[in-house]
Amino acid sequence: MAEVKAWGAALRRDGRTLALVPTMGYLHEGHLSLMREGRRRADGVATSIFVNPTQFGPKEDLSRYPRDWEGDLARCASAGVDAVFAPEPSVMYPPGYETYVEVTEVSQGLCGARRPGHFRGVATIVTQLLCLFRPEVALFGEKDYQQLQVIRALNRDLHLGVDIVGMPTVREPDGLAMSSRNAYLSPDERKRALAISRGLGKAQALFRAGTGEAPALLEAIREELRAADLREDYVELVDAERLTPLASVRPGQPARLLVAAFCGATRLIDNQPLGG
Ligand SMILES: Nc1ncnc2c1ncn2[C@@H]1O[C@H](COP(=O)(O)OP(=O)(O)OP(=O)(O)O)[C@@H](O)[C@H]1O
Ligand SMILES: CC(C)(CO)[C@@H](O)C(=O)[O-]
Ligand code: BAL
Repeated sequence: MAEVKAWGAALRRDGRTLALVPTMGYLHEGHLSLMREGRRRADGVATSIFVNPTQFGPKEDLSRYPRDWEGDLARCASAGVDAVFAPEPSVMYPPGYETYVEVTEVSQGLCGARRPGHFRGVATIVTQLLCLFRPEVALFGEKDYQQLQVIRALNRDLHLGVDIVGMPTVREPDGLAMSSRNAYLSPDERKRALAISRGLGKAQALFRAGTGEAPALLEAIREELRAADLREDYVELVDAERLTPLASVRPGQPARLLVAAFCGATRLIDNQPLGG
């Protein structure tokens, strides 16, 4: 902790800028795209690898979340990361820890409704990391679209002044959004998981062909989920910033389709812009 503060302070003293990429490790090309962009935008790049216990529900996968410390370090080095911060939970949440950050509106629906307390945990750890590193830039993936909006809100409301950069979702060649949790999928589930990006693509095509009504767009996605035997957690059309549900969307209107679905026991999320 002291080392991190000293390193950040030394950068600032030299007038150099810092980009931060917070992660939970088990790094893939999605993470590396954030690090490379950080490299382009700032003089130094730091990554945190921390499986944050406060953002996991009691029945979620905290204890089996995939880890690959050696591989992660090599990947960070290949992406030009200067410093890796991988604290123990007791460093971020020492005895007596009592400060939590809640973003009240954009945290409410979607993943926030299905994972109670999740965004409180995310907002708390991201605020800690931003305060600790005091970066000029912090990069996050659009794959976790609601999370990105939560982080933008806390950065705005707490006057942190960080340039929050959202980066496009990196996909496997067949369209599946890269995610550390893809490692949980069996070969059969891996094939079926494609229904999510395929459904989003079909809804997008419908929209381009002139359909703007939410029920028709959402049904196109649900059809794909059902055909692949995926269990819907939610499928929604929302305003791209506030994340409030939309009954329909016009060309030029900033809107987003978001999906969460269980493929076997694994919960996957994905989303796509529509309009805008
Ligand atoms: N496919 C992706 N493309 C771009 N950014 C991504 C992608 N996957 C994750 N990220 C971003 O990387 C950062 C760290 O995410 P995290 O470590 O949770 O990875 P993850 O693959 O999303 O893991 P999980 O499977 O637990 O959701 C977040 O900002 C997240 O949005
Ligand atoms: C932003 C984050 C690192 C906070 O733990 C996590 O939610 C993630 O990896 O997306
Ligand atoms: N990538 C989001 C972190 C989580 O699902 O807990």
